[in-house]
Amino acid sequence: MSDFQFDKIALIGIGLIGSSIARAIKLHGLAREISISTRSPLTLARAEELELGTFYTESAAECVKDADLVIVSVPVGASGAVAEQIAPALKQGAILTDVGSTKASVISQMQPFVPEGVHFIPGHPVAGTEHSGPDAGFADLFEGRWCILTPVEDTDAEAVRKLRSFWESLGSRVDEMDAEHHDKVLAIVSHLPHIIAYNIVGTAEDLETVTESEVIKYSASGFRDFTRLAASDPVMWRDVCLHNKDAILEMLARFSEDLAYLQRAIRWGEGDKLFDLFTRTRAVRRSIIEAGQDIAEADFGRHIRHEK
Ligand SMILES: NC(=O)C1=CN([C@@H]2O[C@H](COP(=O)(O)OP(=O)(O)OC[C@H]3O[C@@H](n4cnc5c(N)ncnc54)[C@H](O)[C@@H]3O)[C@@H](O)[C@H]2O)C=CC1
Ligand SMILES: O=C(O)C(=O)Cc1ccc(O)cc1
Repeated sequence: MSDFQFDKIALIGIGLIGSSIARAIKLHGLAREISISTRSPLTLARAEELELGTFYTESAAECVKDADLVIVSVPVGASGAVAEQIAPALKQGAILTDVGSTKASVISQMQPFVPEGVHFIPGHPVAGTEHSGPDAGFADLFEGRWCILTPVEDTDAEAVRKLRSFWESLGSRVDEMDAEHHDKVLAIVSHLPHIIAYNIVGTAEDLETVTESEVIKYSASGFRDFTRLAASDPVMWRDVCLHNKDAILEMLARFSEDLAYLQRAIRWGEGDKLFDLFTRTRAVRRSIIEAGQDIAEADFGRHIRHEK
């Protein structure tokens, strides 16, 4: 019996998330073989230069052959096409998972292609940065972070246990919930913040033609924080918006209502309303820190180390 959790792990997509998983698998010695495939030959060549795996191929189907765990780490809009390519080559009893930021859409894209006898368990490590590509990954990305699994009905409990324990070996805490709930929660805590950042930076960029270079010159730390999020990968975030449309639109409607309330309070000089809101929001930050979930400092360290 080997000590490896899995004999062979196949990684489809080797960008920030796929390459971080590869590095963590190697660091913790979780698989004997790491087989890697990605669409772009240049990215694949880079993965090989970085020695992220043991086998490299442009063919997703060849990559998953004999793999006990297959992890799809591509933009969510590409999940269906990848599932279709790999389906005939998946080994009986294999676990198939993904890391996509939206879950209901990934399930509806991938599930139809999953063969009988393959355990499909969608997942989402809630950990990342604004960088992308194989050079951007790092082995401790998942440490202390949540990974959410959204198993569909009647999923084999032993397969879920194995996948849980894989993410725990990468340092993650694991939660399970249904895909619709995941998509609503993530719409407010992750998708909206990115959309707001894209919007405010876009507005500032439009204004810059009026104010010349003052936006850059005087950009205070608040604005700089937004530019970090707004530097995230355009393909990935285009896909998140298109594939979590309903939940995002629902949260945006609520957000716009609350913004109108704030706008009105400012217009009418209602300082008490502003003070009450700002006091409530400060309490949210404090409770996050008290719950021990504030990883801002750790993140800051990671960003410094991985800043390009
Ligand atoms: N970036 C982040 O902070 C996080 C991203 N995610 C999710 O992880 C997934 C991957 O994101 P990243 O690693 O950040 O992206 P990335 O842009 O760094 O890497 C994407 C990889 O997918 C490959 N790819 C792109 N289109 C493809 C296609 N049609 N077929 C096959 N391969 C294709 C690329 O060649 C690349 O290897 C996305 O679904 C994203 O929503 C989840 C958590 C955090
Ligand atoms: O860079 C950041 O602050 C992030 O929020 C990273 C991130 C992006 C997408 C996810 O689905 C999860 C985490």
